[in-house]
Amino acid sequence: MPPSESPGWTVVVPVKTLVAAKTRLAEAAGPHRAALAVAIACDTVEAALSCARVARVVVVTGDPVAAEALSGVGAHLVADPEAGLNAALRRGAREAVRLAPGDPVGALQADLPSLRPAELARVLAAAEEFDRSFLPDAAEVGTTFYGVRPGSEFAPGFGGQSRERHLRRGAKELCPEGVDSVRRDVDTPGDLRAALALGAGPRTRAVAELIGVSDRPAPPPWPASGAGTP
Ligand SMILES: Nc1nc2c(ncn2[C@@H]2O[C@H](COP(=O)(O)OP(=O)(O)OP(=O)(O)O)[C@@H](O)[C@H]2O)c(=O)[nH]1
Ligand SMILES: C=C(OP(=O)(O)O)C(=O)O
Repeated sequence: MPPSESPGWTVVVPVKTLVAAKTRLAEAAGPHRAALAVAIACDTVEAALSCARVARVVVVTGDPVAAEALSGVGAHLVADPEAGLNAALRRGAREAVRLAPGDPVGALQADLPSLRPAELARVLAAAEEFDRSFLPDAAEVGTTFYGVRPGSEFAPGFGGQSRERHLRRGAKELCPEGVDSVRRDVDTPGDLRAALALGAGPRTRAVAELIGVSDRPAPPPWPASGAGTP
């Protein structure tokens, strides 16, 4: 189906309360951890909104600072029911159906700062072929996208080893070519370096520079050869 005739997806993005967000980046980000979480989420949402197959982005969050920043990039905000990630996503999906009952609904992780709109469009086009489908993360352990066609039950199973959980529940695993940016989630400093190497959004690049993380490999935790020896 050409993009002009394709359905407009509602993409639901969950954003955790900032004090609890991105704990695996705490050491690397120091006092800038919340700013990094907001930057990554804003770059993700901005790219999703630029995707030709996306009609709207619904962000579910209970955090006022994140809510203000994300509404500034164009997201529709919904309050977090504070019952965990999948409950937040189901809440967002109910809002999606209220806003646009005939449109497909997808859950997209908030930590994809290298997201390319054209690559997301490829994933959504593939998802349009199945009632329920998902995209595994770069590590092939978790999930970065889960989507349903209109009328299909939205039953996300994110958290931990969610690739296996989604497979077990019968969702179709998507494997389109050329979608690295949709799979490149950022949980650790190594993930952040990999995202910067792929080409992260401007807000993420700015905070990464502030905290001294670049796309180059981390220096070894011991002195370089010859340095520090008598
Ligand atoms: N709205 C909402 N989003 C959540 C919740 N729990 C997790 N998320 C989001 O779900 C995605 C995956 O979350 P996690 O990996 O658990 O948390 P994280 O903040 O990315 O990283 P860590 O603290 O290092 O685990 C991120 O986009 C989070 O913002 C929740 O209870 N409510
Ligand atoms: C919650 C998940 O992701 P992560 O913990 O890697 O952010 C997941 O992949 O289901």
